[in-house]
Amino acid sequence: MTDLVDGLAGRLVVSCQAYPGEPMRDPRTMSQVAQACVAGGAAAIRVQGLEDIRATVAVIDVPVIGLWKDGDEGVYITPTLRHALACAEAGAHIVAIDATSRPRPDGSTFAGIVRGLKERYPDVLVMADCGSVDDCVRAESDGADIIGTTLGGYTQDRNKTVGPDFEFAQEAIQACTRPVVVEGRVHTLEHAAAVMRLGAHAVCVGTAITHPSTITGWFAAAVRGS
Ligand SMILES: CC(=O)N[C@H](C=O)[C@@H](O)[C@H](O)[C@H](O)COP(=O)(O)O
Repeated sequence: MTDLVDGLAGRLVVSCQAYPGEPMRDPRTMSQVAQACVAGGAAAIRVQGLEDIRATVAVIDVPVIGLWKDGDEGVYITPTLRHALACAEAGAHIVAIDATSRPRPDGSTFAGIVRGLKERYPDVLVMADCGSVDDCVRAESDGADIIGTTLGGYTQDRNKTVGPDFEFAQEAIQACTRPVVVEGRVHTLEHAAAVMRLGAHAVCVGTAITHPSTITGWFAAAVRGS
């Protein structure tokens, strides 16, 4: 399984997610987007929801990072062991889990979820979705295989930067011995290259590749001259 992490070194991960009520929120559609991203060179695909995980695992031959978003505030990315086990059961090779110390709906902890998941699925890896350097350091000692900067700017710990939080990325990379995947508001080719130069293991891009409404909005605003 270390091979799986090694295989992401210096590579692009693409997050394929459509949000509630959006036209592309359909597992088949997301799996097709994932296929297109793999054809373009994505080394792994990150997908949300059990149906999307199943549909995507069935059609691509690169690792799938699965998560289950439940709700939209507090801890909502794979918040409990039940959610994590379901992602693994659906076929995720890596399960992404909120690794903040915020309270979880069932009172559990990140460490407990990692332990429970690895007991049942020893080959499944854990990506720790972190919002601060403290989260990253704690997640490592709690057994995370990959550290993600996913939640930087989405918790109380850090302001939301325009574009990636380079400072967080740099500090996380310095503080961690596990591989750090920089994720969150990587919107341009320059952003992606810059985070790799900081020493990221890989970069994960979502919106700028797979969310056409947002990308269209960027262009529409540019065309309007705003
Ligand atoms: C904070 C949160 O819930 N992030 C989610 C995590 O799975 C997704 O909504 C993001 O799209 C993903 O992290 C990729 O980031 P970006 O779309 O900025 O490239």
